Amino acid sequence: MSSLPGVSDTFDPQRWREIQSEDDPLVDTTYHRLISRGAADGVPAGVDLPVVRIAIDRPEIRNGFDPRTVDELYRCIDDARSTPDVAAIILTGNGPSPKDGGYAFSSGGDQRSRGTDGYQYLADQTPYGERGADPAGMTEQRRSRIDRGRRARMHILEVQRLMRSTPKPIIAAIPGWTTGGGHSLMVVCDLAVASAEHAVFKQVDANVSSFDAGYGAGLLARQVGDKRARQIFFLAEPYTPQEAEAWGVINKVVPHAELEDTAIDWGLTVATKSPQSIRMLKYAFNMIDDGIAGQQAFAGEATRLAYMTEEAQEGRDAFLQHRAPDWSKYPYYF
Ligand SMILES: CC(C)(COP(=O)(O)OP(=O)(O)OC[C@H]1O[C@@H](n2cnc3c(N)ncnc32)[C@H](O)[C@@H]1OP(=O)(O)O)[C@@H](O)C(=O)NCCC(=O)NCCSC(=O)c1cc(O)c2ccccc2c1O
Repeated sequence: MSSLPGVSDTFDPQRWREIQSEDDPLVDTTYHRLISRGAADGVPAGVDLPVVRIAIDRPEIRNGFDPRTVDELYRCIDDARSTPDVAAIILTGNGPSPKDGGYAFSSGGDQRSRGTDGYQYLADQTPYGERGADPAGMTEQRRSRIDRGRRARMHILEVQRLMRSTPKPIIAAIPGWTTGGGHSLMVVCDLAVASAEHAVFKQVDANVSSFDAGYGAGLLARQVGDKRARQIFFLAEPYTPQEAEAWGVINKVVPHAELEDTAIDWGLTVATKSPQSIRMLKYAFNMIDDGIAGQQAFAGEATRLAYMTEEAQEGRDAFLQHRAPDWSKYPYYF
């Protein structure tokens, strides 16, 4: 947890309200909804604005994530995805570290929780979904059965897929180190802005005998080109935010103090656009890399649009009225 009262030195507490679940409080992450400052935002002070901020809150280990952190990221992103008046999501890392002042977006998987076949919940962590189920009251037999399945999580990949299928832009605000699985999370974000003073990028997967050979490598190659992606993974050398911008890994480098304001501005700008256009565009951008799953997401939205036509309503009504559909009003466009 950050030692700062405002969770992060780039976080303006006047602009956010905390979203917490009383039943299941967040431990490793923070989740906030943007609120109006009043005149500056054009609506009365305190009114919700259409942007949320989700942050990994483990700055003392450069915002590395363990299975509990991943559960929480999934919950927060899913909540933002399914909140109808949220247009954009900021993903970031809180900091600086109370231990040594270091900044991080995320250093990837917490290597202390890495077992022999995946990432493990620590002994004092109850997997999400089992909280409130009185784990102490479980029989030993049931507990060991659950534990076996929980022993080897790789579910940051589920978070990546959720990020891809969330029909709202996800903006990475990168205050510092971005390595390993944190680097891959940034790659999956739709937009990225980084701190000129503190951001450092390094794809360390191969240093620790790991490899995100999915989006982490494949999508990176689409973003920066094949040779550059191989360089980033094979050499695992740190690169600067300026290089990241020039190579197309991120969109913009800004002074550290402007990091979150820039991300907020982008989120609010997205919110001025047609929700339908943003949905269709995100899925269109994803489609070529996401195979039939990408086609399905785009096609689902096309079906939603089709349902809005009289022609589709005629199909439904004819079925419900036990009659043949009358397509005569609907031309065969070409
Ligand atoms: C990120 C660093 C380059 C920062 O270096 P710096 O010198 O600034 O800081 P320190 O090294 O001193 O770190 C401070 C403090 O934090 C601890 N720490 C940092 N990162 C982690 C981490 N990931 N896990 C655990 N602990 C971490 C560090 O030990 C220090 O603690 P002290 O107690 O000693 O003070 C540098 O820290 C660094 O290189 N970190 C490790 C990066 C790393 O190896 N990441 C994991 C890559 S693999 C991965 O992320 C991954 C996860 C998945 O779930 C996958 C799933 C499916 C496919 C692939 C996956 C995948 O690749």
